[in-house]
Amino acid sequence: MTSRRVGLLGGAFNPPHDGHLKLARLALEHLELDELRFIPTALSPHKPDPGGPAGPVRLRLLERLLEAADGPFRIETLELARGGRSYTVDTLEDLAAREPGSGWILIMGSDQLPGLSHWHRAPRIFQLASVAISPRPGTRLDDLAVPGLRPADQWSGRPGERVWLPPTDLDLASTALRGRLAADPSADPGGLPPQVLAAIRSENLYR
Ligand SMILES: Nc1ncnc2c1ncn2[C@@H]1O[C@H](COP(=O)(O)OP(=O)(O)OP(=O)(O)O)[C@@H](O)[C@H]1O
Ligand SMILES: O=C(O)c1ccc[n+]([C@@H]2O[C@H](COP(=O)([O-])O)[C@@H](O)[C@H]2O)c1
Repeated sequence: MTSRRVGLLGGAFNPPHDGHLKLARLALEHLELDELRFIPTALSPHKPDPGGPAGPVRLRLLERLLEAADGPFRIETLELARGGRSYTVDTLEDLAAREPGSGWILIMGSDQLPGLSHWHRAPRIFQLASVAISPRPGTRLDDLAVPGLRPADQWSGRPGERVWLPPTDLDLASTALRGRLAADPSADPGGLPPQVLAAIRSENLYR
């Protein structure tokens, strides 16, 4: 058994929304994590650069998201500091070297699953971490067809395991929110905590 269980929730967070927070809370509860770290990417490896807010701005929005969130949530800025494409394997190697003895679990929505085995140096990822998957709205757990997938509360802390988390049941995505914010900057697009929406407005983002 590892001494410390740390969940890692990576993303562009462009912008961060209630779906991210709900996913983090579900992970914390069901995996009995000691800590959950949000990791904003510098550049998401498989997405064309959507333009818009640079890393430091997305970081400020993430700080707003977590302002009112109760729990052992932290923001890990190592990908922003490293710059370039944010390969998860590099992040895990850096973390494992810095903090030996921790058990790492990647927290993700099921939209990541089809591409996961093609991630950069994927076999190494599964030597260093396990994965917890929450079905995105419209996806059924049965459709995920992941061999050996077990409920989150059965995670042993060993790398390589894959477990499922309950769905967030929040049909929210950053892309759709950016579209709604651009279409009507004065309307509340829904799915953003008030302090995140206020920061978006005061910084004139997504117009
Ligand atoms: N509503 C949600 N329910 C469950 N998981 C989510 C939800 N929104 C995002 N996630 C997960 O959070 C992680 C980070 O997501 P990301 O920053 O790419 O946001 P996104 O809303 O999926 O953005 P985009 O629309 O640009 O793809 C990913 O693993 C993603 O699957
Ligand atoms: O390492 C990879 O090859 C890789 C490929 C695609 C996505 N990821 C990670 O998955 C997380 C969500 O990515 P995205 O593109 O949906 O913002 C983020 O932490 C990325 O670094 C990682």
